[in-house]
Amino acid sequence: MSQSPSLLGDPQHAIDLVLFGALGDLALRKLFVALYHLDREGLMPEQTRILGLARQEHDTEGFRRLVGAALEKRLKPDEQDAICQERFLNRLEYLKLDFKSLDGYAGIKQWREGAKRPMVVYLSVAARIYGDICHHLGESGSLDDDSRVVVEKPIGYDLESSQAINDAIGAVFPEERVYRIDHYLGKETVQNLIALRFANPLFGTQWNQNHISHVEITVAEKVGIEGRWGYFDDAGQLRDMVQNHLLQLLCLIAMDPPSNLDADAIRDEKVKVLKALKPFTGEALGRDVVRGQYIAGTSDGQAVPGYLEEEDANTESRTETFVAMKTEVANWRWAGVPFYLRTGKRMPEKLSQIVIHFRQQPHYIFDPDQRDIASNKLIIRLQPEEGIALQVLTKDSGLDKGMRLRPGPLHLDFNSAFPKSRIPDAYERLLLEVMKGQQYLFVRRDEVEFAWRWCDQLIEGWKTRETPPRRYPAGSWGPVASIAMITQDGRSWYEDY
Ligand SMILES: NC(=O)C1=CN([C@@H]2O[C@H](COP(=O)(O)OP(=O)(O)OC[C@H]3O[C@@H](n4cnc5c(N)ncnc54)[C@H](OP(=O)(O)O)[C@@H]3O)[C@@H](O)[C@H]2O)C=CC1
Ligand SMILES: O=C1O[C@H](COP(=O)(O)O)[C@@H](O)[C@H](O)[C@H]1O
Repeated sequence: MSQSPSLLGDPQHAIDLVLFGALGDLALRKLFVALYHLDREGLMPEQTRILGLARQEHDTEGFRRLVGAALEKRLKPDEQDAICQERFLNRLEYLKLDFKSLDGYAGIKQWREGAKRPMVVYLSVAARIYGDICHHLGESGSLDDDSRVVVEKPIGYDLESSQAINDAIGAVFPEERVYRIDHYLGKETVQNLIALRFANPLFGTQWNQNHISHVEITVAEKVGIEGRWGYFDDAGQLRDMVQNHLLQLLCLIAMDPPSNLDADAIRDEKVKVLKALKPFTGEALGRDVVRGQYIAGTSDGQAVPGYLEEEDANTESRTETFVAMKTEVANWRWAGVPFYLRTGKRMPEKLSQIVIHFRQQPHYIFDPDQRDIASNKLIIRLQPEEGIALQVLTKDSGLDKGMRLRPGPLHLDFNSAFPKSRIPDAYERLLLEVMKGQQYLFVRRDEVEFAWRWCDQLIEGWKTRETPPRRYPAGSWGPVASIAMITQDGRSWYEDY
């Protein structure tokens, strides 16, 4: 990880970005917007060029118009800057290509003729064609010794398919030039977890089973399937969200301190956590994991359909749109500390947060009625309002209150504490790190595969049990059983939303 301020704006960091899937949803909604912001912030060297690849018939001018329209649609009025927009669009060129056929790849080599900048290949396409693309890039001689590849999640569907995809990528790109995206790692507060844990001695000494009673990780989405029923129904919430985003968050909370901030030092520690995750035995699967599927309900006061009534739905589907589970990292630091995870679509609001519950004092001297509230909580809010709050207990003010306790936050709201600094989108950060050649925010092959190994045993268990998902109305916090799962331990999901 670079400790120095950005060096970009410097020709040394210029790249040629070759973007496969340049007219797809991710590219038009996220990637071009993020690249534009980097340019606007002066983080994209003048010499950087972008080649968009897709199979539609366009020339470069037409492609620039499409990207320009996508930017207009997505940028806020105060982010629009005509000069920068023009400069950015002038960096773009277009090549029509069928990714599955070797014919046409010579066009990439031709575009690169004489270029001294490293080439970054971004695969914004379904993972099942990563292998073909990597193979053709190699065959056509389009790659150099310093070419990098960026790949999107999900890498496969299970351990076996992810290994096949990783093998195909690895046949052409060595691991130190593979950048596997998990966009949660690019979120500002997620990176702040590293600073919070390892720069603050206060937390460093308390971060273990002696001081922490349990941990909650909630990633709630307000949206439903958003027209992606086909993709989603094959995956389900476990593969779509837990295998990657939630397990990455869990790793950052649970990992031991890395010996330095190098990519591999951090990733080695994350892998140890994934290896230490307790598998679910038959009994634990029924007790500690809840699958749900939303039925019709409301969102923002409007009626919304259930999962099985969405466009293109197969009405027999048993795919889960919600998962809650209690798991444990079986090692010296965390033995006996439950990690409660939950994530779902069509919840009342978009909310991603981690709550660290500290243990109570060994001897309690205040009002017995207040015993339940007498502990500290660290609330790490990833979105929407990024911030960190430490809940502490003070004396309630007023002459008539005696020694009554009052919980209140020591609160750091990033937007109000640092009003001048725009919080960048995850893809901006990640693209910047790719340009710099820094891998610490990207997922290594063994992380992906250990995460799949753990999810696979869970999915196998579900198949054996054949239990259908529990229903929950759109606009609720999930099936009642997910609340019962935590209350049976005498706890509840943190609710101060
Ligand atoms: N969209 C999102 O929000 C997210 C996406 N991802 C991942 O990002 C990747 C891209 O997703 P997304 O943008 O949604 O996918 P899309 O299907 O919207 O885009 C894929 C693009 O690739 C093109 N394409 C596909 N096959 C070929 C081919 N054989 N030859 C030439 N062009 C081809 C498509 O062209 P055409 O339109 O003509 O088919 C389209 O431009 C996937 O791996 C996905 O899992 C990850 C997280 C979120
Ligand atoms: O990767 C994915 O993430 C999004 C949620 O991302 P967020 O940044 O909006 O929290 C999810 O909706 C999508 O299904 C999944 O593929």
